[in-house]
Amino acid sequence: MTNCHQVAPFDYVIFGATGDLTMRKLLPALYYRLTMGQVPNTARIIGTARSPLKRSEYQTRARDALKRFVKTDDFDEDTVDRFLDMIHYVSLDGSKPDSNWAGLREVLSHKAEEHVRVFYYATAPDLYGAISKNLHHEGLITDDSRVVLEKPIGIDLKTAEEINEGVGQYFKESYVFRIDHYLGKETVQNVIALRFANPLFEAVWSGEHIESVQITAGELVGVEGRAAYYDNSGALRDMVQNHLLQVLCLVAMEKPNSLQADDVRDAKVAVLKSLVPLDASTLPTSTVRAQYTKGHSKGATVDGYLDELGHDSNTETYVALRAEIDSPRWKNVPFYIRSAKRLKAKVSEIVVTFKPSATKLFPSQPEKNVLVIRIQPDEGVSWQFNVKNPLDDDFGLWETNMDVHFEREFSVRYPDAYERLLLDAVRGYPVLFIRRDEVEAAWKWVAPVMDAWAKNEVPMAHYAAGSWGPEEARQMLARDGQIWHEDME
Ligand SMILES: NC(=O)C1=CN([C@@H]2O[C@H](COP(=O)(O)OP(=O)(O)OC[C@H]3O[C@@H](n4cnc5c(N)ncnc54)[C@H](OP(=O)(O)O)[C@@H]3O)[C@@H](O)[C@H]2O)C=CC1
Ligand SMILES: O=C1O[C@H](COP(=O)(O)O)[C@@H](O)[C@H](O)[C@H]1O
Repeated sequence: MTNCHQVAPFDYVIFGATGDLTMRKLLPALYYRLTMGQVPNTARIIGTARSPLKRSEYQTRARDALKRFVKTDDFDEDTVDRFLDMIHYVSLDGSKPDSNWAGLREVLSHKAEEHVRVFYYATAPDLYGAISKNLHHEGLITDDSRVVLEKPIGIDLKTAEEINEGVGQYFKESYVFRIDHYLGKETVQNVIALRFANPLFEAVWSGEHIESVQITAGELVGVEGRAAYYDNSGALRDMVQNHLLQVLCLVAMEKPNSLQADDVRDAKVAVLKSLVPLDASTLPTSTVRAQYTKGHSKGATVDGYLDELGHDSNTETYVALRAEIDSPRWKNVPFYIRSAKRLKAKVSEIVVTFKPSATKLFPSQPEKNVLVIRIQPDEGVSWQFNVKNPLDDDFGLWETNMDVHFEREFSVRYPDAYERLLLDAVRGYPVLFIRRDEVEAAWKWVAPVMDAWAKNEVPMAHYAAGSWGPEEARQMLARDGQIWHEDME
């Protein structure tokens, strides 16, 4: 049943190797792939950052990170030792041409021809251009070197273009792998399978049968240790411009000509370009922004966003948007997108509500059919539909549920999104990465929302931490006769 092959020997050069992302996500992801036999023994992971560390000191940090972020049952001493042997460290300021590039060249010079070279930028995005330029001047970019770019690609269209230009001068687009970790989630990829491998769904996947689509990514946590980053970003930039618009693209795209990267990306970018621009007439009723106030989370009282920050802020921790797609398939179908910190539950899901039957046959109106694609947690799919109530002799109906829980279905550990993506870059498999035009089209669509919010043209709403969000978001759907799907705990 498995189809996960070992990749070619590689040199993974991580810029930002002492940072939170590397320790929490990248090293554990590569470790897990080693345990699965996908990483060859000769592979090397070369961490770089400015901190002056010896190789052994960095290996100790890496070990501590694995201890912390790999499940105890999966922490195998022998495999950890093998993994640590693969790790090197070069102290280097990636933004400076006169830094220790010789040190990096020295490590890379071994077996250079046999290894696929991948540069992973896990630093602030405004360094991406300088790092690329320095790598080029040092002659370290081989013909098939890949570069992986972490989000955010900019804070708006202009800065995204600058980053893309800065990197694009030295790497061809086909070697640029822009990460959106939502695309690495199995359940997000499953949208493609559900839609196009099942004629039942394929046949009804349009506004002729679908009444509305909801895409939610809610978190229990607040801004945690990332307040400095988050307060400059907000929920719209942090989650919607990238992850949720990517999910929307997969839900709404036309069937791609193939599963090749450019066919899938062409189909997605067509959706982004067909999103109806929000303007002064629709912004107040189709966008909601809010901040959490004092409330509860996991049974404890928690501060509001402003108290956590310790200063005033115009940054939203909650966003809800009503989007429309100008295409024959989706005419008049609202797509509701929302994302928030400190919601009542951690939940990422897609909810597709189908139109009721146009003709009346039963004594009571059947409940609407609803397909819920649970991205996380409890990954799976449920289908709500009607059957005859056996205790009713007058053809009364009963709403029931077909529910697939992937954990039971596949009885395997669900991989973290980064595991898949990190090795896809080595394989040169770009389907689950974002092309430049997608990033830029997404920024273009959110631009009027960012502008209107910055000018306070849409008032900041509030919600108690641990609730389902502000009243204004409920009202946005109520105007369409809809309600948010939020019965999960
Ligand atoms: N953390 C997360 O969960 C996520 C992070 N990201 C993105 O990933 C990137 C990294 O985030 P995160 O790990 O949290 O950030 P951190 O601040 O924890 O780490 C930044 C890293 O960059 C290094 N660094 C900074 N300046 C330079 C430089 N001039 N040359 C070389 N290395 C440098 C730092 O080490 P040193 O100071 O020693 O140089 C450190 O290793 C950011 O773009 C972030 O937006 C994206 C999604 C999630
Ligand atoms: O990219 C980000 O995603 C996380 C949420 O990811 P998930 O996989 O747990 O849904 C979010 O917490 C973070 O703010 C954002 O930068």
